[in-house]
Amino acid sequence: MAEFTRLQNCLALIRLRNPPVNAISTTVARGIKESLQKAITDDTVKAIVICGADGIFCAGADIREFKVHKTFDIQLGDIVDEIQRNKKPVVAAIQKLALGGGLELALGCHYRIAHAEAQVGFPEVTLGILPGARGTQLLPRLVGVPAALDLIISGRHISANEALKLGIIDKIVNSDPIEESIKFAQRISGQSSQELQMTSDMVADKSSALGPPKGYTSKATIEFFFYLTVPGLCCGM
Ligand SMILES: CC(C)(COP(=O)(O)OP(=O)(O)OC[C@H]1O[C@@H](n2cnc3c(N)ncnc32)[C@H](O)[C@@H]1OP(=O)(O)O)[C@@H](O)C(=O)NCCC(=O)NCCSC(=O)C[C@@H](O)CCCCCCCCCCCCC(=O)O
Repeated sequence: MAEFTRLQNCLALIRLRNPPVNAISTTVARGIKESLQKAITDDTVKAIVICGADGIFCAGADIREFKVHKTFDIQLGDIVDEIQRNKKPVVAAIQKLALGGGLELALGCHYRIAHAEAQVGFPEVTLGILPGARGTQLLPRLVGVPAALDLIISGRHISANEALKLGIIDKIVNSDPIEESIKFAQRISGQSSQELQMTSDMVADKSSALGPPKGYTSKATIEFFFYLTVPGLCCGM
């Protein structure tokens, strides 16, 4: 599930909870969507923080559900889009891990604050899939195509420090990233909504200058990844 808490000082906190690694199941995805709706429609909420329970942000989509469902009635990519479009700033507070869909969720946020010992990555390739919730579009927009391809194709986890250098993370802290994110969200929510609206529009304009997100559903991209990752398909093995 995802817990919604209305904090003091015009903030809302959305906390992912699905032990042991807060993986995004359909229930968690629904919880995030409903919590976002609450935060967006509450005029007294000026900024939102997303975090995970029990000291871990999120290890990605709940792979236990891959065995049960072939299709899903809720799309993580749509939630990522909704966060990005949101005029209220959203901050991801990353503890321990942001992997796969967890990193995609964080990339949809406007800011990412991570603990110094956190790790991020796109391990999807090791499962024979690709980051299917906007990661293939959002990561290259932040770090450039070569670095994004390296991370997506290798599936390696990188340290918060490397992620900071690449531009995936905005700030590293040695203290509690949730507390730091709340303080940060509080600071930026003090700006007038007109300033926030202008900034948000400018960022949207800038990213649209990078071109349309063709890869969202590109069949060729999906086939390429399956070719690379499914045993027996690549190199005639
Ligand atoms: C996380 C690890 C690094 C931890 O390693 P460690 O050595 O510390 O511990 P263990 O390996 O023993 O793991 C502990 C415990 O946790 C369980 N677990 C780990 N990861 C997951 C997971 N992702 N889901 C469920 N459970 C997980 C593990 O089984 C152990 O449990 P136990 O009971 O045995 O104690 C390490 O475990 C690791 O590397 N895990 C894999 C991480 C990973 O591969 N993540 C990527 C997942 S794929 C993904 O995220 C795809 C995305 O791009 C989104 C694509 C969208 C489709 C998703 C559909 C799912 C439904 C959600 C609704 C949205 C629908 C939609 O958008 O279409």
